[in-house]
Amino acid sequence: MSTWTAADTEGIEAGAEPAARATALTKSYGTGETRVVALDAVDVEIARGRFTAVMGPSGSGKSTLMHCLAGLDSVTSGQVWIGETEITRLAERELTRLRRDQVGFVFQAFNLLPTLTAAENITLPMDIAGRRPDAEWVDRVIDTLGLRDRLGHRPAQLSGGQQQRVACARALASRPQLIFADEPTGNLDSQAGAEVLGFLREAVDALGQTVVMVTHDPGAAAWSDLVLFLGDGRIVDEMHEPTAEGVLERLKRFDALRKQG
Ligand SMILES: Nc1ncnc2c1ncn2[C@@H]1O[C@H](COP(=O)(O)OP(=O)(O)OP(=O)(O)O)[C@@H](O)[C@H]1O
Repeated sequence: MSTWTAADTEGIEAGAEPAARATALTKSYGTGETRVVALDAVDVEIARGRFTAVMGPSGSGKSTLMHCLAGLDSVTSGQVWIGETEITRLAERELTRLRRDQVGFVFQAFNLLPTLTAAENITLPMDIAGRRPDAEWVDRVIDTLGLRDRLGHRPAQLSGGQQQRVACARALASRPQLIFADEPTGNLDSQAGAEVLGFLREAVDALGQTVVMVTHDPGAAAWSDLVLFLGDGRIVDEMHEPTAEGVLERLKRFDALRKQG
C-alpha cells in the first residue's frame, strides 16, 4: 500500500500540509452477500494548491471517494482529514460547520436558484450561514471567472458555461480549503466545458485554491496536475502533468486488463 500524492510536483513546498488526506479509508454498502466494497483501504493525500483529477471505470469508487473526503458520506473504517482536522471524529453538527466553512462543491447540475441573480447565487451559501463575504476576495473571484458583466442576470439568461462559472464562483466565494467538482463539465458542450476547466485551473494558479475533480473525460483530466486512477475501490495508478492522449492510453490499458481478468 502506498500513499499517492501530488506534493512532489513542481512548486509545492516540501512538507506542506495536504489540503485533505485519508488513511485506510474503507467504505462498504450493505451486508453479507450483498456487501459492496466501494473503497478498499485507500490511502490518499490531496496536495494543497493543486488540481487533482480522479478517474476510473464506472463503479470504481470515484464519487464515494469524493463524498468521503468532503465529509458528505460516513466511512466504514479508516480516517479522513481536511487540513488538520480529522473529520471522521467529528459529530454531525461540527462536520456540517466545517464543511460549510472549508469545502466548496461544483456539481454537474449547476444547482443555481432560478429567481436569484448571478451575484445573489454566488453569495447565497454565505448569506444562509450569516457570514459576511470578503468583498475583495469575491471581487477577485468574479473577475477571474469573467462574470463581472453578468452579475445582474438570472440563470435562465445565462449560457450553460456561464451558469457553471457562477456555480464555480459560488464554490470559491467563501474561500474554502478545498473545492470538489463532480463531473463539472458533464452537461456542457466542449467549448463551455473548456471554459469552465480553464477557470478551475485559474482558481488553482491565480487564487491558490485546491481542486479535486471527478471526471470520465481524458480531455478534462488533462487540465489537472495529477490524475488518480481508481479501480475496484483502490487507487491503482497516478499520472503527473497528464495529457489527454496519455490518460486515454492509460484508460485503454485498464480496459484491456479488465477484459483479460
Ligand atoms: N448508496 C449505495 N448503496 C449501495 N451501493 C452503492 C451506493 N453508492 C455506491 N454504491 C456502489 O459502490 C461502488 C462505487 O460507486 P461510486 O458511485 O463511488 O462509483 P463511481 O466510480 O463514481 O461510478 P460512476 O462513474 O458510474 O459514477 C459501486 O459498485 C456502486 O454500485
